[in-house]
Amino acid sequence: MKPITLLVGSTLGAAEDLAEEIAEILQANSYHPVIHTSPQVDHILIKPSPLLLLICSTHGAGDLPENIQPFYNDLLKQAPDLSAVSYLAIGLGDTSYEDFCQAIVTLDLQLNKLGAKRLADPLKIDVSRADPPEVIAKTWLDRWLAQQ
Ligand SMILES: Cc1cc2nc3c(=O)[nH]c(=O)nc-3n(C[C@H](O)[C@H](O)[C@H](O)COP(=O)(O)O)c2cc1C
Repeated sequence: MKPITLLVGSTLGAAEDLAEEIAEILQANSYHPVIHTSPQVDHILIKPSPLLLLICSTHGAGDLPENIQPFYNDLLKQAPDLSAVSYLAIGLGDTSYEDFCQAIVTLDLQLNKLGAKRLADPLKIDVSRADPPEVIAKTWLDRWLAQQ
């Protein structure tokens, strides 16, 4: 089983629910997912570096959910070397807001800046669409899994 760390940013629970659905898909594909709903920089600095999957909604006006803000603040403050980290990123947002999925953009940029390797373009899910987030995420993840 390949280890994968899921870091979740969520205010109302949708991103958390999505993380659980995704964990099931990963398990069925020989991954061992661990979900963190109070993400910390230490979760991504363990050795050997696990694959990382960020799942984060956007709140306020393009803001990070409160539960993942300390993680982001610590990335800025500590500026750890993340060159051993590879990651995927999924954002949840709503296109009726001006800053659609800004939180995952913010996190993606910072991880990349610290040397982490982006394995695919971040998926931005519009929750105002008819398709449920887990269906959109599964299609995207299946495509990535098929390339491994
Ligand atoms: C008060 C509030 C502010 C929001 N602001 C944004 C925003 O700036 N950009 C965006 O893309 N989505 C925004 N959303 C939509 C949420 O990201 C979306 O509803 C998401 O599914 C919530 O996920 P969560 O339950 O994990 O927090 C906002 C939602 C609320 C309730």
